[in-house]
Amino acid sequence: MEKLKIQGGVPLNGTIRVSGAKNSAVALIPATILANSPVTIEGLPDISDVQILSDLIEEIGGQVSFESGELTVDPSKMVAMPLPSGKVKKLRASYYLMGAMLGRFNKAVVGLPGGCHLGPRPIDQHIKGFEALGAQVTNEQGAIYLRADELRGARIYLDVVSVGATINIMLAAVRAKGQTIIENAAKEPEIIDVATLLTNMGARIKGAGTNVIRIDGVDELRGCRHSIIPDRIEAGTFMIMAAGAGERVVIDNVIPQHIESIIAKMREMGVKIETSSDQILVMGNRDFKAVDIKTLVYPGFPTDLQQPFTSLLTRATGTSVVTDTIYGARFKHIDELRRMNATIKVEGRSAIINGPTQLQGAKVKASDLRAGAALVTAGLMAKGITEVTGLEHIDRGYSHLVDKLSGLGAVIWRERMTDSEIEQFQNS
Ligand SMILES: CC(=O)N[C@H]1[C@@H](OP(=O)(O)OP(=O)(O)OC[C@H]2O[C@@H](n3ccc(=O)[nH]c3=O)[C@H](O)[C@@H]2O)O[C@H](CO)[C@@H](O)[C@@H]1O
Ligand SMILES: C=C(OP(=O)(O)O)C(=O)O
Repeated sequence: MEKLKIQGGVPLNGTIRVSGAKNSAVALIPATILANSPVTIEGLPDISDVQILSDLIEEIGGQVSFESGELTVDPSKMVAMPLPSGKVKKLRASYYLMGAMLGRFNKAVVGLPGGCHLGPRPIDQHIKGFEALGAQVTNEQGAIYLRADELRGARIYLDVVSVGATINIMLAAVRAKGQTIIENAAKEPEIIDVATLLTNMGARIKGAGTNVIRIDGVDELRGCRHSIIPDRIEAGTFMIMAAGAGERVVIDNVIPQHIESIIAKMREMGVKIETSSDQILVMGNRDFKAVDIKTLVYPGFPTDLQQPFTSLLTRATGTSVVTDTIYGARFKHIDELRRMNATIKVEGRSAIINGPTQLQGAKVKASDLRAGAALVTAGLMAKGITEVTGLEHIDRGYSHLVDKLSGLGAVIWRERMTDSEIEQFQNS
């Protein structure tokens, strides 16, 4: 088991490259199940979520090769193997195996998913969609059992705007008989990316990226090659780190339109930012204004950047209020930031941050993926050494983070934990 150590206060300079989007990757990989010949996805991030999903694809008979970010899946010999437990529990996105296996085999058994603990993460809208398409769905001892004689297109109105439900219903509907209409669909770029892959495989999908998606079912989907979109959340994380601890940092391989809400918020704080077609230059300064943030569905401010942004706001002058309307309990990083001297309190769905504060290095624990990003951000801005444990969360979503930040001049390294540190970590 390892921990991360950061010597804070070293200014970041240079260029950092963004990897392929985690939240696309975790849906694109299950989508390969629907094809009848090999699918290649280029530019996948080297993260544990990708590794685990590749292993799950192998468990159901897919032939997988993964080299230099390029994953090829030959789905032709796959079977509807039940996956009631084991690796499916390690990540939230294993729920996409439900839609994809249902779409290909008309049946699936998938254990209830894991992933970051952000409070309740219901999947009732996914199930509502599968049932509308004709599946019988039961929950037996922690696994979801799905079975349909035949999937038939349907009109499905989502009661809550859900990225996961929108993608899962698309996966199940692309081979259903007739037309499916998803109303009140989510509009995230990752949904467009999945729709692009499915369309290249031969699916007929219109409206991805709007709140009404129309899918005309087809009999068969074929293999193809697809290039993943850049990770807007990783890009936003690097922008936050650059603003808080950088001088001149260029973030490369970005689609600036995907992170307009972050660019606008940072400019409101007084951060200087320049954008080009696929790069963003962030010029850090030490004089920020406090701002309020409310997380919203896309194109609003993403919940996934709320936690690292909170770290940055400790440096702003005045009171900032961060409200998470998507996951109202996504505040496990706050206690850890307090250990580093931050003045923050949580009231309901909001964190109230008073600044500016000079953060101090401390021993802290990442409780989830973006809490980890928040603590690394804080460590880069802090005086002295910060030690971050819980790296398995960070490794779920950030590809080669230490190498990438070292490339900007950060003093950051991984170190093996001693037995007593591991014991302490496990008991905490
Ligand atoms: C809209 C939004 O910001 N979605 C984010 C959410 O996606 P994630 O896929 O986890 O969540 P959804 O977009 O599916 O859910 C959005 C909201 O709807 C609720 N819900 C969802 C499904 C369902 O069946 N029933 C239900 O009530 C969720 O609890 C949540 O409050 O977290 C991901 C990981 O942090 C982010 O990448 C997504 O951008
Ligand atoms: C919480 C996240 O991931 P997951 O939904 O896969 O747990 C995230 O990407 O911020």
